[in-house]
Amino acid sequence: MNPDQKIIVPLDVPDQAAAIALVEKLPQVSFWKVGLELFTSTGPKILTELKSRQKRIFLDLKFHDIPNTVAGACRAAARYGVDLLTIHATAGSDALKAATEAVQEGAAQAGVQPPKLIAITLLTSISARQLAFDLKIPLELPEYALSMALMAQESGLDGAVCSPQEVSQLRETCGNDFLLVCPGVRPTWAEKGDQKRSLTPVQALKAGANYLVIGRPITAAIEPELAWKRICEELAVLA
Ligand SMILES: O=c1ccn([C@@H]2O[C@H](COP(=O)(O)O)[C@@H](O)[C@H]2O)c(=O)[nH]1
Repeated sequence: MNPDQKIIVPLDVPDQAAAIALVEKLPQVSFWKVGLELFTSTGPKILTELKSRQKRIFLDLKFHDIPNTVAGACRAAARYGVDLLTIHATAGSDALKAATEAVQEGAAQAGVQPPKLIAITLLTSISARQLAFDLKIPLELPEYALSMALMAQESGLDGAVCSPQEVSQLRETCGNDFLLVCPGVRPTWAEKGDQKRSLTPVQALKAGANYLVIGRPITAAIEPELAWKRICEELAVLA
């Protein structure tokens, strides 16, 4: 797979018109992420629109609830035939196991391929200091992220979302078949914004990420096409 096929661009925009405008501005992008803002605004019709353009879809709704409720949400989401779907690892192992079964059921009901179900280990906007002082987690951050990934793996999930700073450790421990998706990726020339644990695209792929989620460095650029091209050129060293 070409390195540029490993970039997922989030459609963090308020409505369908803005989403389609971005998709049309970046025809080279094959994998788009639909998250909380856009899905809450448009509902599933944005998924239909992306599918009609043969795009791959990461539905990043980050489910977090009791097992019965996340199972219902995962069953419904799987019926859309999306490629990737998220749940928070902190929902716990019972919820993760219920979600794993539910995506299979939903996909079978709709006659589509089940999505890869991946667990958020620790949001990339959380620093080590916030983990300790806001969330009161008494573990070192890398140890905490790894323990969430291992719980997800033991619960039957396909992979995890982690920061690029933890990806090499997760890759080493969870093995090559475990999908690792990294947001919080920043080229040297981009603003970090609210991301606290970032690395560059080249560093993140070298460290073992399967996919990179890169949003504002591309989508908030004055010329998104040029930002995309610049990142692809940087990644060409890995081809
Ligand atoms: O831990 C996480 C999980 C998900 N995200 C999502 O990724 C993108 C990142 O966008 P940028 O503009 O590149 O910061 C965004 O949609 C988040 O919801 C994350 O950042 N961290």
